[in-house]
Amino acid sequence: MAYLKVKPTPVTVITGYLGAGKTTLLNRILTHKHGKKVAVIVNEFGEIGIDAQLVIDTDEEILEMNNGCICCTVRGDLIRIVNSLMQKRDKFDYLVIETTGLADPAPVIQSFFVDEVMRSHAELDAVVTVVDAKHICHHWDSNEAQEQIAFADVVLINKIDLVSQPQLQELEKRVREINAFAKLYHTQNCNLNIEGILGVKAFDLKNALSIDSNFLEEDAHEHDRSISSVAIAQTGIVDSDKLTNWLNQLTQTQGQNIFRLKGILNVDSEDRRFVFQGIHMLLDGRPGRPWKPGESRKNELVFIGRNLDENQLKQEFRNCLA
Ligand SMILES: Nc1nc2c(ncn2[C@@H]2O[C@H](COP(=O)(O)OP(=O)(O)OP(=O)(O)O)[C@@H](O)[C@H]2O)c(=O)[nH]1
Repeated sequence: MAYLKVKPTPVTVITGYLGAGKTTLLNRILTHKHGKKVAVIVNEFGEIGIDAQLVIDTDEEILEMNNGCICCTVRGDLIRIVNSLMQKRDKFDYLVIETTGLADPAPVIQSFFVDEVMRSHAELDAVVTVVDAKHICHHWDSNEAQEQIAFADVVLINKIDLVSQPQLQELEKRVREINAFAKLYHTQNCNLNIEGILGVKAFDLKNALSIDSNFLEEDAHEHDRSISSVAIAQTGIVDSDKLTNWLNQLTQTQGQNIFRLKGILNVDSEDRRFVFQGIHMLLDGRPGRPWKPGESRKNELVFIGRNLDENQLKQEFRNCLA
């Protein structure tokens, strides 16, 4: 199909390590009255798409990519999805891509320059990186975490409620050592003026090339193979006391290795879905939207971390069923 000759669509790429606040930022973008019709691509590392379910209900076009990391196996998918979106240009005028917490942003940025359709119909507006002020200290040795900051045009140092002022200053210094030029904001729950990140025309190819002069030619990068994900999907009613005990015990004993856990559960047959989130030892659970009539009340959990024991996690979850 022929493409209309129109202005390229601006694209914001949201990156940031696991649990930093990318979906929180995405929800802010989607609820803000900026007058733009936004299409969204959400990419997750686990095989169950929890993120897309946590994005608030909107009329916007939301596309999921769950089969791997956006920067590797599914980069072809990204190009295909963007290409097909470009044929529905009247439906949206802005595109936001949320990458997995384990994505190296370079290959994602690359796609906007190596693919013909993406190059002529989409324009990278900014790479926005969310940094978890509390937990980034556990991940400084991760290439992905560092590259996400290095390639950022805008950095949100988020979760400032969880650190002290001196810790924040120290962190800002560290971020500045990696990226001296990005615009930097301190945020709680990614609360900032959305105009500061959308339509800012901050992306600069010269900057990307100065970080890595080969980046337009490089192929997929190496992931840390000790990091994996475990997905659990199971019907049944979860007993809230057993669940609380299990999660507390799990995060106390394995919190170092569990980078991220999230789930949507059918707890105590409540009318609303129970949504929980974990990052290392920090756990948060709350009721989400009501189950829809006829909706299958499936429990879905995803763990991402180092040296995860899939069988043990599955068995321990089954023990939490009523
Ligand atoms: N205390 C605190 N919690 C926050 C803040 N921002 C986000 N959170 C919480 O952190 C958890 C993770 O937030 P998400 O927005 O899902 O993070 P994410 O980067 O999308 O996570 P992944 O996609 O799994 O990598 C959620 O429980 C949020 O409510 C903040 O500024 N302070």
